[in-house]
Amino acid sequence: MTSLSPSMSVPVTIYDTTLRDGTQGTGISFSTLDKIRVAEKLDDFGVHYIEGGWPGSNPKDAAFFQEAAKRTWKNAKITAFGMTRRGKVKVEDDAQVQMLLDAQTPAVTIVGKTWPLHVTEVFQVSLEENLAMIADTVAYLKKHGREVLYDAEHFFDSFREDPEYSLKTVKAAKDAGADLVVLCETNGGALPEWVEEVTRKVIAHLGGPVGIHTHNDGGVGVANALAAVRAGANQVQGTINGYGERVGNCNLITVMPNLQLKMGFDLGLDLTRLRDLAFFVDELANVPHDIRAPYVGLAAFTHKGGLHVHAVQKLARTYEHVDPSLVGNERVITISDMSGQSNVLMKAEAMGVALTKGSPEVQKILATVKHMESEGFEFEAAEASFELLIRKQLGQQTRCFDLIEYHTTHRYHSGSSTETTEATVKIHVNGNDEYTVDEGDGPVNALDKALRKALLPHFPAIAQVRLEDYKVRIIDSGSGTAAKTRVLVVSSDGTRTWGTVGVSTNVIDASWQALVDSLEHYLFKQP
Ligand SMILES: CC(=O)SCCNC(=O)CCNC(=O)[C@H](O)C(C)(C)COP(=O)(O)OP(=O)(O)OC[C@H]1O[C@@H](n2cnc3c(N)ncnc32)[C@H](O)[C@@H]1OP(=O)(O)O
Ligand SMILES: CC(=O)C(=O)O
Repeated sequence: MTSLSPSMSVPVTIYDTTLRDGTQGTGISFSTLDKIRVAEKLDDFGVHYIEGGWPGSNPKDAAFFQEAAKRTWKNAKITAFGMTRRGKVKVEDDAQVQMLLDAQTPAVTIVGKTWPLHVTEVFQVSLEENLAMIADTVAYLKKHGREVLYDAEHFFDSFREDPEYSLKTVKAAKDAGADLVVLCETNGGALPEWVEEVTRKVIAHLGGPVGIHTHNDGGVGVANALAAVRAGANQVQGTINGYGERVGNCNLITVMPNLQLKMGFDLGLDLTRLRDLAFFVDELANVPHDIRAPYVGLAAFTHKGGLHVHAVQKLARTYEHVDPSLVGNERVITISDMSGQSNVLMKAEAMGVALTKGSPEVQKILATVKHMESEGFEFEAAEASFELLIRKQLGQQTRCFDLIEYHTTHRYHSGSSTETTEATVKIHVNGNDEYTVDEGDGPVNALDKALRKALLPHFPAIAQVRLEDYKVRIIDSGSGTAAKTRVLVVSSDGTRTWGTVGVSTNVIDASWQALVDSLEHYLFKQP
């Protein structure tokens, strides 16, 4: 948990809504497995709340909560999101509210209306009924033992038009037992001065701190969250990389270092893993990294101009607002191409491999990683491929077979509209040649099945391994069909999941690399 900051009077918690508000962003979609992986990463990183989704919204979110309930979370409280009971419906009869309880989370966040415009024009219920909807829902969830966070939608727009009613809505939530009232800058158009002033007034009125949830429509989502914290807010809600509805939410990847490194709040977070977290979530969302992202972007500490490079080489802080290593990034000086060792050391350490900075092994690994990254590899969400790379460079035996050849065919018969995909695999394993053939839903599935068939007699344990997810990204879109593709495969043995990567101009070859890494990594990890 957070501790009191030396310079501020209240601690601040971080509430992540990547898996709910983040997925409301155009182009952002996570499978249930992706959601679990993101939640595990966030928990590991140390955020305090993870909003997993809206249980009444879609089957993926409902499945996430079922999976989440089976796991132990080290740092974060998993939170289910929903809305207040509907107008003129008893709270105990409201199916959405019931689903919030069924999600079995320790905390629940409900959104309610603040703005009379929405209440009378959109809901078409009376202002009094809206207050009752808020109070009934909070009280009901409290009665069922949940920590309740109340999201006051459109608070800052509403306060401009009707401050008295706006305050009544949050008072209704607080009096009904809400553990925290969160002021939402839903339409994202307010400026920091207004957010700070209103937050201060609400804290004075409620007699206690509030949370802040901002959107980035005016480009000041992070600034607005910081303004609220200056006024005394003690929870910041946001998303990784700022994904979210319309132009997105307050970017946690920016706001967390600002709070911890600049404003003196001890959030209890190891920010040296910040960049890794940002890249991991981008990879699972299949979104290209923003090179200009503050703190974590590839350009964030890249110095190009001659005057800058000259000064930075003498004294880095002449052109750097923080030391890049504090956020897991690195300085890049474009003319001298220096970067990287710290990242390799950090990742190796997380895998239990101790390396020494400056040693020939590290130099060799670094050179290989840099070469592979220039070819299009990304290891953030492919930690198993990265581990294999390190182990191979250290001379450890990870290879369990030698490929002789593989072959795939795909036939489409227009008369019968049937498709057949077949793969053959020829490998040398444990002194034998194995030659297998299998069919699949597509070439990758067929190859996967044929390869397993060849390996199974020698390594029966691989029967446990399942291919859980498969993502393809074009990484050189200027080259048309000759573009390189990066394939990310996620595998599981039922208790553990791991990611592997392959890159090639041929999607089948890239897939093969990722499949082979997946099985080799599994076998390498067998006791
Ligand atoms: C500010 C935010 O980001 S809030 C989160 C927004 N996120 C989403 O909407 C994504 C998930 N949403 C969904 O899956 C669906 O919209 C559902 C399942 C929640 C509801 O679906 P539907 O029942 O088909 O309703 P629909 O989406 O068309 O309309 C919303 C309904 O909720 C009501 N509603 C909206 N906000 C609230 C609220 N805070 N409290 C109670 N009722 C509300 C509306 O009045 C409308 O009810 P009506 O159909 O009786 O007029
Ligand atoms: C609750 C929420 O997501 C909003 O008001 O923006």
